[in-house]
Amino acid sequence: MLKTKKIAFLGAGSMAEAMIAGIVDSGLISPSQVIVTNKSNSQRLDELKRKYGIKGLHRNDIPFDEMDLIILAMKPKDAENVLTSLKHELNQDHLILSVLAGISTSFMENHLPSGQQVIRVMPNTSSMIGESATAMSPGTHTTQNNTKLAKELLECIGKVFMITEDQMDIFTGLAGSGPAYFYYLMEHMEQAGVEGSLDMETTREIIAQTVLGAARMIMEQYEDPGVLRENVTSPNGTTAAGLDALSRNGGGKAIAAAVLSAAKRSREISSDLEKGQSSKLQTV
Ligand SMILES: NC(=O)C1=CN([C@@H]2O[C@H](COP(=O)(O)OP(=O)(O)OC[C@H]3O[C@@H](n4cnc5c(N)ncnc54)[C@H](OP(=O)(O)O)[C@@H]3O)[C@@H](O)[C@H]2O)C=CC1
Ligand SMILES: O=C(O)[C@@H]1CCC=N1
Repeated sequence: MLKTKKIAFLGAGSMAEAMIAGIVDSGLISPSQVIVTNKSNSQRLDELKRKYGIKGLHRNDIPFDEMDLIILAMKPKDAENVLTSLKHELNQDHLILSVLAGISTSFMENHLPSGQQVIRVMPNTSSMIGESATAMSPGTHTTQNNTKLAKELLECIGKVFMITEDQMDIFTGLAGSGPAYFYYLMEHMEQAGVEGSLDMETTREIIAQTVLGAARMIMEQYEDPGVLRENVTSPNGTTAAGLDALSRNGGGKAIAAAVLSAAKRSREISSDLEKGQSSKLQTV
């Protein structure tokens, strides 16, 4: 289904680039089928053109009538303006995908022409290497065919989870923001490795391999993480000492709080937007 489809990204930041890289790399879509635009940074468009062979165009030069999918990838604070500006460019065949945190399908539907097909999507930056955990949740008017089309596209960037929209906030806390928690953990592990006399490069490789191995054990052994943790932990051994330090320092609680706080922030963004308080979202 994707072979002939034309895609426009509105927004050319880190998330758009990660998706573009994954999509182009999948080979299922030719770079010539992808257009990207942004607000004003033309150097950035040149960079994406050069790296991925896609087209970078000024917003006013996008041939909307030739586009099939339009992917919103700007910040939530810019959503309302962009949706309003799109109103006169769209027809009923356009499928709108939004990757914006906290922007509900009803918010999009209310700002777009009546009956517009929209899908709320939450990818993460591992899209760049085809390893995103991506959620999707279609709006009221989206056809099954278009839901299938969007899923096919999103499968180019990793695994896709079809969830209900009320699960989007917690999904965002887990997977949209999730890579950052692991990078944070890895930054701290790196520090400790270097303090323990390993060089930075070796430490980084050791940590990445350890994280990759742990993730693959969960995916390939279908085992409960608690059981896998116990398998590592000898009574009174090194792991017990490490886990004890984690627990004494609030490690478990901190991790759960990170996920829940991110989910709460996603809900807050939605509610500020619903109340017409985009101004509260200055930097988001
Ligand atoms: N980063 C992540 O890990 C994830 C991000 N998201 C969501 O993706 C969205 C983008 O995030 P991210 O890529 O990090 O943000 P960035 O700040 O990196 O990029 C934002 C982009 O939006 C562009 N933009 C601003 N206004 C407009 C407009 N009116 N029309 C077209 N483009 C516009 C900016 O252009 P210019 O530079 O010219 O101002 C810039 O290219 C957010 O809504 C976020 O919630 C979702 C999942 C994960
Ligand atoms: O930090 C954010 O708001 C975005 C959404 C998920 C990941 N990054």
